[in-house]
Amino acid sequence: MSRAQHERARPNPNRPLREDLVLQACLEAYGGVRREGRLSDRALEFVLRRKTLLYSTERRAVAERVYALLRRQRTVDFLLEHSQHNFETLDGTRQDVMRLAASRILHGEDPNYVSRTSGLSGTDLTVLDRLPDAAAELDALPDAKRFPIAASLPDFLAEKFRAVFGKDASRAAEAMNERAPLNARVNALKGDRDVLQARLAAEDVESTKPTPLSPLGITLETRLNIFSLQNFKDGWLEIQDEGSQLLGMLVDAPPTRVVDACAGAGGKTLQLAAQMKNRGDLHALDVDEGRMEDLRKRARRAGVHNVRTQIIPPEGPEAEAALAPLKGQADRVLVDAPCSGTGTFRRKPDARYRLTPESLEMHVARQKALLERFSTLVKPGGRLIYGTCSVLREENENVVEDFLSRHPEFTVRPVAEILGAELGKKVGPGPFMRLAPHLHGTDGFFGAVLVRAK
Ligand SMILES: C[S@@+](CC[C@H](N)C(=O)[O-])C[C@H]1O[C@@H](n2cnc3c(N)ncnc32)[C@H](O)[C@@H]1O
Repeated sequence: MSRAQHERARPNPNRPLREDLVLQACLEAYGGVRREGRLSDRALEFVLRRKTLLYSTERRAVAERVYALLRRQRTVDFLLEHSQHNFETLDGTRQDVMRLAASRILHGEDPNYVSRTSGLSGTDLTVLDRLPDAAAELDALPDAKRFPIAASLPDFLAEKFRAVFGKDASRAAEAMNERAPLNARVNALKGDRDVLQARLAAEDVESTKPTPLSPLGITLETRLNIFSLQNFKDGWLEIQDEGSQLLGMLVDAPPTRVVDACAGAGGKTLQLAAQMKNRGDLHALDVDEGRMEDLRKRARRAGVHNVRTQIIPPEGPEAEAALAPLKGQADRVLVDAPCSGTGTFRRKPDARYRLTPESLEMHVARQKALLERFSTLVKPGGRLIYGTCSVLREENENVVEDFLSRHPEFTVRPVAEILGAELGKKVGPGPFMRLAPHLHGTDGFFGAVLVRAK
C-alpha cells in the first residue's frame, strides 16, 4: 500500500466529509441498484472500488446512506411524491438527489445541513421543507394503507408480516429497517471467545461484547477493516450473524459423518467442523462453484481439514447419482435452504423489492424438493436439520409440516432438547427455533430438527 493509499484508508472521524464526492458515489451506487437491478452490496463494491480518492470515512458514509435509502425507499418515495406534484416526471438523477437527501433527514440528520450539502447544480431542494406535511399525511392513512409504506415493504409482504407477527408487525418491520450489528463467531478450534476478545483488544479493536444468545459470538464495534485484522487472517473469527450461529448449534455435529447440503461459502460448515473438533467426515455440498471456492479458502484460514467439498447438479438424475454414495450414511444433514431472505433485510435491504408472490412460490417448491432429496442421506437414528433465514411460515413451518406428512419415519425433536431449556425457551416458543430482530436482536432465522426412526 502506498503512503497516499494508507492515508486514505486510515479512519479519521474528525475530517469533514467531502460531500460532493460522497453524493456522486451514492448516486452511482443507488442508480446501479434502482435502475440497473444490481444487488446492493455488488453495486457499492463496484462503485467504491473505482473511487480510490475517497477516505474510509467517506466510503462508510456512502454505504450507510445508500443502505439507509434502500431500507426506506417506499417511505421516501411517498414523502417526495406528496411533497412535489411533478416528482415522478423529474429526471432520474434529480429524483435520486432528492431521495438521498430525504432519507438522510428521515434518519435524523439536520435538514439545513442536508440541504446545504445535497445540492447538485440545478437541483431545487425546497421540496425538503414540505416533508413534515407529507409525513403527517402518511400518519393519517388507515393502518392497512400506512403500514406497507411506513415499513417500506411491498404490499404482499406487508400482509405476510401481519400474518406472522400480528399486532407486532410494525415493530418487527421497524427492527428489520435498523442497521444490523457486526457479529462474529469465534473459531472454537483456536480457543474461546474470552481469548478472542483479549486478542482483539490487543489489536486496537475499540469494543467487543459477548452476544447474549450464542455462546460463540461477539459483537464488534470498530472503525478498522475486520478483514485486515491479524486475528481474522489467522482464522480466529468468522463474520456470522448470531442467528446463523444458533442455527449451526442446532446441528450439534458429532465427529462422525455429517452433510452440510447447501453449504454455500461455508458460514455454517466451519462452525460444524469446529463442533466435530476437526474430526470425522464433513461433506459440504452446493451447486455454486464460486461459493465452494470461497468455502475452501475460508476452511484453509480456519485450519479446518475434515471438510470435503462437492459441487452437485441442482436437480434430476445426475443430482441423485451424485448423492448415491451418501444415501443413508449421515448422522446429521443440514439443509440451510435458499429462501426469500426476509430475515436478513437489515443486511440486504433491496431484497424485499425483488421478491414477488411468484418468486416466493418458487422458493417454497425448491425448499420442499431439497428437503425431500437430502432427507435420504440421513441414516436411521440420524437427524435432519432444516433452516432458513426467512420469517415466513410458508418457507418454514409449512415446509416442515408438508415433509412430515409424507415421512412418518421422521419426528420433530424440540430445539430446547439440543440447546438446553434456558436458551431453548428464548428461541421458541414451540418445538422450532424462530428468531426475529425485534425479539432477539438477530437476523430472522428458522430452525427445525427432525429425527429419523432407528
Ligand atoms: C442459505 S444459502 C447457504 C448459506 C450457507 N449454509 C452459510 O451458512 O453460509 C443456500 C445455498 O443453497 C445453495 N443451493 C441452491 N440450490 C441447491 C441445490 N439444488 N443443492 C444444493 N445447494 C443448493 C445455494 O447455492 C446457496 O449457497
